[in-house]
Amino acid sequence: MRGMPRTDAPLVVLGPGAIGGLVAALLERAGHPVTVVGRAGSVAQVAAHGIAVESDLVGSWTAQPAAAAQVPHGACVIVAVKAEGLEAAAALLAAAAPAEVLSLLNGVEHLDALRAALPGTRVVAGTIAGETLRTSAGRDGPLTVRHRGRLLRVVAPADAAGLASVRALRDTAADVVVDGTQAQVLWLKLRFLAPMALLTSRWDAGLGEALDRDPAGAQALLAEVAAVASAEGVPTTAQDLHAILAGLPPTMRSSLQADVEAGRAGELDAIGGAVQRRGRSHGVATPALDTTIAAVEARLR
Ligand SMILES: NC(=O)C1=CN([C@@H]2O[C@H](COP(=O)(O)OP(=O)(O)OC[C@H]3O[C@@H](n4cnc5c(N)ncnc54)[C@H](OP(=O)(O)O)[C@@H]3O)[C@@H](O)[C@H]2O)C=CC1
Ligand SMILES: CC(C)(CO)C(=O)C(=O)O
Repeated sequence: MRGMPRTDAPLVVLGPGAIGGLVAALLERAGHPVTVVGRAGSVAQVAAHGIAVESDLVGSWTAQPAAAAQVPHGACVIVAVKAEGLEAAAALLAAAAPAEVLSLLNGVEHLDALRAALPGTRVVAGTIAGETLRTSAGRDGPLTVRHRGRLLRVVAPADAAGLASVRALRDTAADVVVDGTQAQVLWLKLRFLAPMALLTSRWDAGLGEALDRDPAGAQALLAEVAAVASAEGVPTTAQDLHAILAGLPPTMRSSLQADVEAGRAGELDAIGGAVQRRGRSHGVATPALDTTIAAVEARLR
């Protein structure tokens, strides 16, 4: 029945990019039959050559999941597209009447968009942390995914413990934490991801250097993001965020930065714009955030 995942429902990863490819390969390696669904080029590539993962944490291997252009009816779906692919993903999902959906996108606004497209379906937003890039140069070999560093954590809300996708992810090498409310899960990630992604993109540098380029500006940005996160129900100070960022590898880079470097806005709006909009709705002024976003936009001109 819709909304009540059956244990035999197909497990699908929608969007075999960096994160989707890694997640699909991890699931397959853990013994879960998985199908990746995506656009024609990636689907054909995975069907022909599989997904090759190179991970500092879990090693290198090639997975051979099934690949399809449509989501099978009644599937349990993990969504790993970027914000710009969300509308197309929602349309594919709506046609499939999925049993359950777990989205792993960064940002916060994708959840409402997916829920609006899928009335009656259980849609939950988790988060994933782990520096990952799709590195395949062409389509003649496997879709290749590079996972850098030791961080690989999936977080899902406490009430999502029973989702088939969450249970399957728990069998993988990822550290899976199931705790907190929906809002907490999203904001515990976005509160550090937003400054991390924006500063690395602004300065085109690893996290350590990005924090040092304009310490006063970075401090002001952290204070504003902390104020918005607090208003969203996750009490946070600039010091908290500084401590979280200081605990990440100074060489760490972000997926937004990779897009900006390639001349694409990527998820600038889904990450920075979302914090601006939530700030405005709470009456939190965000001048440092506005300046940082404008500086990233200037890099794109
Ligand atoms: N990369 C990282 O280190 C991390 C990323 N995230 C988040 O995970 C999410 C995915 O990011 P990432 O894996 O890096 O992104 P990628 O760009 O590597 O992959 C995105 C995937 O979405 C698909 N897609 C894009 N547009 C469409 C569309 N219109 N219709 C169908 N599919 C589409 C792409 O298709 P195609 O294969 O055809 O290109 C690709 O498979 C983002 O929200 C990101 O912020 C979270 C943690 C870490
Ligand atoms: C910063 C990082 C790698 C943490 O997972 C991330 O989420 C991203 O780059 O989008």
